[in-house]
Amino acid sequence: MNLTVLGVGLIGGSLGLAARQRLGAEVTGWDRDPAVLDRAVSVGAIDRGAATLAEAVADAEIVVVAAPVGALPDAVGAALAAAGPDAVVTDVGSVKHPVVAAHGGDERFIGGHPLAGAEVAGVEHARVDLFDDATWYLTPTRASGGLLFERLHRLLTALGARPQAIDADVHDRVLAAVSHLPHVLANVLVAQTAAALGNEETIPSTGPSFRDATRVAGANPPMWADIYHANREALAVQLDEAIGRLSRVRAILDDPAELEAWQGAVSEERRRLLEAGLVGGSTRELRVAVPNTPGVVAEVALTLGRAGINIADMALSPSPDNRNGVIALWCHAEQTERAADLVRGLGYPVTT
Ligand SMILES: NC(=O)c1ccc[n+]([C@@H]2O[C@H](COP(=O)([O-])OP(=O)(O)OC[C@H]3O[C@@H](n4cnc5c(N)ncnc54)[C@H](O)[C@@H]3O)[C@@H](O)[C@H]2O)c1
Ligand SMILES: O=C(O)C(=O)C[C@]1(C(=O)O)C=C[C@@H](O)C=C1
Repeated sequence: MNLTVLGVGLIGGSLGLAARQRLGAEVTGWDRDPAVLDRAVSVGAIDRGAATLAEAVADAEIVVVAAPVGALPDAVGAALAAAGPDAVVTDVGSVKHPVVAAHGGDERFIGGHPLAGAEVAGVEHARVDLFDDATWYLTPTRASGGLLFERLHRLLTALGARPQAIDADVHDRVLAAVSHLPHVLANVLVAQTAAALGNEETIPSTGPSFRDATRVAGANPPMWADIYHANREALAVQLDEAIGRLSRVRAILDDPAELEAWQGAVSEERRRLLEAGLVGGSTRELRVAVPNTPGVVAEVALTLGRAGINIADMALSPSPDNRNGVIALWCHAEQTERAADLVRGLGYPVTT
């Protein structure tokens, strides 16, 4: 497989490492900063660096754009212009609306975002296991090619990730809550603690809870400035909500019973939230008979993604006259019946 990575930093480099080591892929890299490419070759993240973006993309079957969020609309546009008609182009940006609004109408583009990362930057921190078991959001649109979606889905599954389809705007609202707000709060904790201790003669050692809650504080400043700005509307909603919750805690400080009830409710909510991300066990096959029309694969994948159902694997088989086809999906056994009902609800016959 020929894979091209544009922007060979932490995420692009980790993808290159995993694709080379686990799938034997031939990985070509290109980066706005040419010095990055020699480092990427020396850590084994790419086979070779290309002199231009167009040269990097020319023979690729899959192009992954792993540049900062603000650069993605232009970089994906350049990749689509240089890529062949059968290539699939994706990105890894933490905010999906701008790039999907710009290129969601091109059948070769399918937006993506791995829910995995680190507080460090650059290819020298790339890790082959970074995406193991991680949710990898994909944002197909009605224009997305079904076979290209399948190729991308297979790559990500083979790398050890769990692809899940999601609407781009829903993605941005969810990520504002589960990723962007936590990064803002980590920064606030550090800034407030530094200010509060500024006049103390001895700075006390920080406890484990402070370290856990602030691991990501101050991470990759240009990247995070880009993310906060690109997702500012959804993040502002989350910040207003957080300010309200802090005020409510402030108001119950004199009431131990209320404080205990609040602490207990949060403990239960945390358990529920973390368990929602866990899937395991055996898988079962569903076969969905569909007309071969644009948008069908995206419709099925988005319907299951919206219900939190993971597609562990998928395969498309068009009929000989190309008018119909079967989508074979493998879902976790305990989710199969619900998945079948949801797909039947779209009007497509399903066998399990
Ligand atoms: N770091 C994380 O935790 C994380 C997790 C998931 C997704 N992401 C997303 O991945 C992308 C990359 O993040 P990263 O952590 O790898 O950052 P990074 O700083 O480690 O790497 C970014 C790389 O992109 C290059 N670059 C900058 N502008 C470019 C352009 N226009 N064209 C080509 N290359 C360009 C830089 O030179 C650098 O090598 C971002 O869009 C980010 O939102 C990051
Ligand atoms: O683990 C970390 O250091 C991260 O910040 C990873 C994290 C996250 O918030 O969970 C950060 C940004 C990405 O878009 C996805 C994942």
